[in-house]
Amino acid sequence: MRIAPFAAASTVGLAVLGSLLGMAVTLLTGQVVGAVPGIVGDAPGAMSLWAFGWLLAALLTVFVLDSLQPALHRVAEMVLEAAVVREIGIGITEPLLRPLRIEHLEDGEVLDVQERAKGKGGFHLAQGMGQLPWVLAARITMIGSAVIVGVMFSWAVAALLVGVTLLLEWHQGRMIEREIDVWWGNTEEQRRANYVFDLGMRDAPKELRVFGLHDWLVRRYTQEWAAGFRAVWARRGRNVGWSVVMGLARLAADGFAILLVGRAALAGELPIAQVATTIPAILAIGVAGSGYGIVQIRRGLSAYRAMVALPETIATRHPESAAGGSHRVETMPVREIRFEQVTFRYPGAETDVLRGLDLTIRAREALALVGVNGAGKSTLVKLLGGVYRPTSGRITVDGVDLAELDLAVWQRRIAAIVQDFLRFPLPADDNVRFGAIERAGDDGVRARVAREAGIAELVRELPAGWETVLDKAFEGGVDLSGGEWQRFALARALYAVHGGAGVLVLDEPAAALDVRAEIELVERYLELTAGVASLIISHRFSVVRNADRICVLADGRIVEDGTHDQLLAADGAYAKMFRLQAERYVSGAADA
Ligand SMILES: Nc1ncnc2c1ncn2[C@@H]1O[C@H](COP(=O)(O)OP(=O)(O)OP(=O)(O)O)[C@@H](O)[C@H]1O
Repeated sequence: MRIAPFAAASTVGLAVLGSLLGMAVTLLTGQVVGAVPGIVGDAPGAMSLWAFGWLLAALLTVFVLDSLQPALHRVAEMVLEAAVVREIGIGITEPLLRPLRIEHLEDGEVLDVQERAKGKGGFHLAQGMGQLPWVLAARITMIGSAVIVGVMFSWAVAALLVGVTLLLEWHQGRMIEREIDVWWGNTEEQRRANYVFDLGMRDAPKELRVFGLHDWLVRRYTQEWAAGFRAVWARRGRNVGWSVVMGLARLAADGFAILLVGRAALAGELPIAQVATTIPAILAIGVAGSGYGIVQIRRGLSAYRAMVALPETIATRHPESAAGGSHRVETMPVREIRFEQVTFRYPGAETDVLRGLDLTIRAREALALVGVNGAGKSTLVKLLGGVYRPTSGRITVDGVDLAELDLAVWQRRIAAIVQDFLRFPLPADDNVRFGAIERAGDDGVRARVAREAGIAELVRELPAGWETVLDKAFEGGVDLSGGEWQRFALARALYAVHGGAGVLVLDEPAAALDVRAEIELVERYLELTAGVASLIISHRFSVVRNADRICVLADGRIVEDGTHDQLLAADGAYAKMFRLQAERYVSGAADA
């Protein structure tokens, strides 16, 4: 009612109307049938032809309305469902996206509530809600028909039929619940089957062909899928047996009631109009059971509760510190960012990634960070961006603890290319402007960063220029190469710097660039970052050696710190890594 009042009211109203019209058909049919013998036999007190004509017209009208109602209902239902599905999407994703940190995304309990809100096993809020009007209408039909049977024939028979229907409804619900539980119990196999399917269809079509994994894939998918379904089928097999038993019970109850009606009619105790009304009413009670609908409503309700609980769960388990004080985060850092004895361990992990790390990044300084794979360089960036908090120690900006700053504003101060940067399947323009979305419309800056990142020419050649969607799956879209994407990411980060970001982080910005592009990047790097604090992470020494200062990260802390020449002279880990790479380049060149 809150999100789509008209469609909601129409859906419920039409379902109830349908139920009332159905009963009106039953009552009017009884009246028509009851009147016929009197009119045919011209009995005294029989209904006049006029009145009979009106009765027939009323029956016809009700019948026509009753036939139209489902079509109208479907339209209202579709409108409502679209609105609800949209609302559920927002209701689930918004609380997950809102927090400025990301610890909640790795919290099993939060993920579980989110799973339930989405509707495990496909039984979600929208489906449950779709059943609500039908179950309501079925209840009205059952009660109304029971009243008809009670008034016209016997309250005891009415009570018996309602009792049997509710019993069967309960049993049907239980069978369905069990089937769903079995289904849920197999999510592991289902997940694997879905994974294999996606692998073939989306994720790795090229590699699968190169390695000739087609047959393996089909076999594996079939196996996983069948394994996932085996238990469901076993349960269904048992359910079929029970369904037959229940069907027979239903038949016995209805047969018994109709037999009683027939006997009373033969004994002359029940006029024909009553007989003609009671028998359809007896049958209507029987089909008014809604086991399936009630299960869906129950599951939908549980999904709804989980959806409502999601923001609360996140807020209580991962409270965000209140944005603090009067610090002018918009201009920070003026002096420096410091990591002070920072230790960090990922939630649920066994070991620390950073161990008592000290590091100072000065404003307007280009600092390079090097270290072997898994040393913790990207982790350090995540801490700098405040998406994780140090397990112990602190990070300060101009002497103020990061925990006390307005994190949302601080995060907007950082422009970054991370290793797994986003590739938006959106126009080229968005892919750059998302760096500083509040500065959309600044074409001068866009042109400038395009030149700086080396994509100006590329954009000019795109079929629709800046409006070209960077994904071939969309009409008029194009696919970019890895290096081209990296330049776009670079352009986005630079757009952010021009938009006012004060810290630039480049995590492996040259990984996908060719030598020429790498040289261009390095040449521009220092000049691009002259006004900001910048942190560049790279395994390529051609990129690193130009930085104002280089730090080596190993064993969770900074083990070397100095300029390229100082570190070479010190002949430590940096010098060793540098020589190794230089040698390979030299020998590579000699071989060539
Ligand atoms: N979300 C996570 N949960 C648990 N452990 C993680 C997570 N992300 C990274 N790690 C672990 O933290 C360690 C440091 O990873 P990080 O990505 O910071 O290394 P890196 O120095 O950037 O490496 P590379 O040069 O390969 O990019 C690794 O051992 C990694 O397995």
